[in-house]
Amino acid sequence: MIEIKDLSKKFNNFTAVNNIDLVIKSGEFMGVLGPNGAGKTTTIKIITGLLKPTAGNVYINGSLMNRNNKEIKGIMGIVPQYSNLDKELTVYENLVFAAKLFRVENYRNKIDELLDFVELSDFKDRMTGNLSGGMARRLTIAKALINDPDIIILDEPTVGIDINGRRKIWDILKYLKSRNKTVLLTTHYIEEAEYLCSRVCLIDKGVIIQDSTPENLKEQLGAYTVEYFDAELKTAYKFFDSKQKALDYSAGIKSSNYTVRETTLEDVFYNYTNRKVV
Ligand SMILES: Nc1ncnc2c1ncn2[C@@H]1O[C@H](COP(=O)(O)OP(=O)(O)OP(=O)(O)O)[C@@H](O)[C@H]1O
Repeated sequence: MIEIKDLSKKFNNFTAVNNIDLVIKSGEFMGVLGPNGAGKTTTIKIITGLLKPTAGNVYINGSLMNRNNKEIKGIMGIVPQYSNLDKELTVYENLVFAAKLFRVENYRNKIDELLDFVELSDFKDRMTGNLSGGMARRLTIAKALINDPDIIILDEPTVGIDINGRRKIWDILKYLKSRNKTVLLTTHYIEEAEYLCSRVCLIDKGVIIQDSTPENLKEQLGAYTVEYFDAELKTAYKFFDSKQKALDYSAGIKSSNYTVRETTLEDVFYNYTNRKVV
């Protein structure tokens, strides 16, 4: 379990994270969704002990997180936004290095299993610097899983990866979800949060705006959306709890420029912030 209590981070006078409270229960798959600069990476860095908060605390399984808490680090797998791989080593050597760091027993079997899992067995002798972006990210995930952690934290795991690569990573993450791992990921991809997360926390300007299941967040707003051009030719949105009500409303719109569709998390985010996530 991850407990974030009254967490704030200031950089000089700028508040990047503003009094965040959040609990991620064991086995939960939590997505922190927000646009660039929302404070996602700063929060992750504090949770993983890379950055000291200005105020507040993070507890992992009830134990206070800090840079030197090796016990906690042993149960967490971290996939940072920027590569933590050694480009001068092969794929296999990177994993051996990580396995030795965590004193993993029988590590050759474990590495073979992980390479198979992230579909890199055929590339195990390739220099890491020559991998594609998607492959490198999958290797970073394998590295984070080397000590079979209960808690996995990923900062924008699919940013900059093409759609095929993204789907492969989603499959990996879905599998972790099915094994009841506690997963916390940040993303600014709506479909990623919708597809993977059992709970989503919307964050903007360092503040949590909403936190619930994707279904609840959409239902609270209205499961159906009418998107149309208003009299000033600006895009407007109306939300309804049934498709029929949305269709009835759209029948009264004078312009032919409208759509009736299911509400998305993007609508939820936009409704609370007046800004789009991407
Ligand atoms: N070391 C730092 N010094 C000053 N400001 C910082 C520092 N690190 C982050 N910030 C600022 O804090 C805010 C939050 O940054 P953060 O990287 O946490 O956002 P993010 O939600 O992860 O965005 P992105 O998706 O772009 O990574 C931004 O305005 C950023 O410029």
